[in-house]
Amino acid sequence: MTENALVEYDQVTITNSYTGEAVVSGFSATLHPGEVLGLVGESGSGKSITCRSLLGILPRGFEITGGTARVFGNSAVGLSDQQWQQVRGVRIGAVFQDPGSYLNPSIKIGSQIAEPLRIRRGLNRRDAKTEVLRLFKEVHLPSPEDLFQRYTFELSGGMLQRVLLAGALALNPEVLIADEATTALDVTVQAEILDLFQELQQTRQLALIVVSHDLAVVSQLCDRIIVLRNGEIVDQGSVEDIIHHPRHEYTRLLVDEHEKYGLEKVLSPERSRP
Ligand SMILES: Nc1ncnc2c1ncn2[C@@H]1O[C@H](COP(=O)(O)OP(=O)(O)OP(=O)(O)O)[C@@H](O)[C@H]1O
Repeated sequence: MTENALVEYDQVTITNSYTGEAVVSGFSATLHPGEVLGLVGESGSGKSITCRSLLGILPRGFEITGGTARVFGNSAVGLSDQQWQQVRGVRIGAVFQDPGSYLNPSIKIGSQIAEPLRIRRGLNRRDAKTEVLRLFKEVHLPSPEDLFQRYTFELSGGMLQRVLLAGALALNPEVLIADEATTALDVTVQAEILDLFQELQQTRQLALIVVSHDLAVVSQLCDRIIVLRNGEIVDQGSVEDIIHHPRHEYTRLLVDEHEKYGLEKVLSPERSRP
């Protein structure tokens, strides 16, 4: 175990036991405090399944069948439901695509974000509300008091993602997973949310795992990128390595595909020199 590693996966295989198919194989990655790791690859390449294994929410029938998967020093294979509850949402927060589907449309937004603070941190109603308003400000939501009383249908997609992010940060996780968190948003809002991730990562010294099919998104945020294809790592390295020295043909395709739009904002003049 590397000293200080929050997550340490070594040659991990995840299998769909119904079909016998390995959906992720030989996956190795280590995440230290404050590091930003990107997982990129096309649909079905195993990005989400890998993240779900970190949260203890693999789909039914899916299991880790090979390698060593350690989360905060413990084997992810042997953790009980109770132990996962001390990890998921507590030490590892997560936000996904389609934030609205993770919130209850018939309960006011503020109460939903306050709930984990009351249950997990034991705050009373007033203190939980104060903390939610602070979190809303931290994610730059306008008029937090007003927002506290609103319902999901009254908010835009970008605002909902900020609300979900506030919820994911409520218990001060050390790791945040952003799984296609900006995919459904329009370009301007996507840029704002990416800036927010960057800001939060720095102010909170979060370790961040950014999952996207979009190389521009991971390039903007990440120190290191892993390229997945059909459940296997085909390339990995720094943003510069991946963009300028892609080793695998598939990475080259990803770079070519994105060259015309998106990547220029993460390429410094030095980086974008032919
Ligand atoms: N709930 C599930 N039941 C059955 N198979 C699944 C399930 N979730 C994922 N898979 C399969 O596992 C493999 C990896 O999928 P995964 O969702 O991790 O890919 P991904 O790279 O995140 O793509 P996407 O962005 O489309 O979710 C795929 O073959 C997919 O069909």
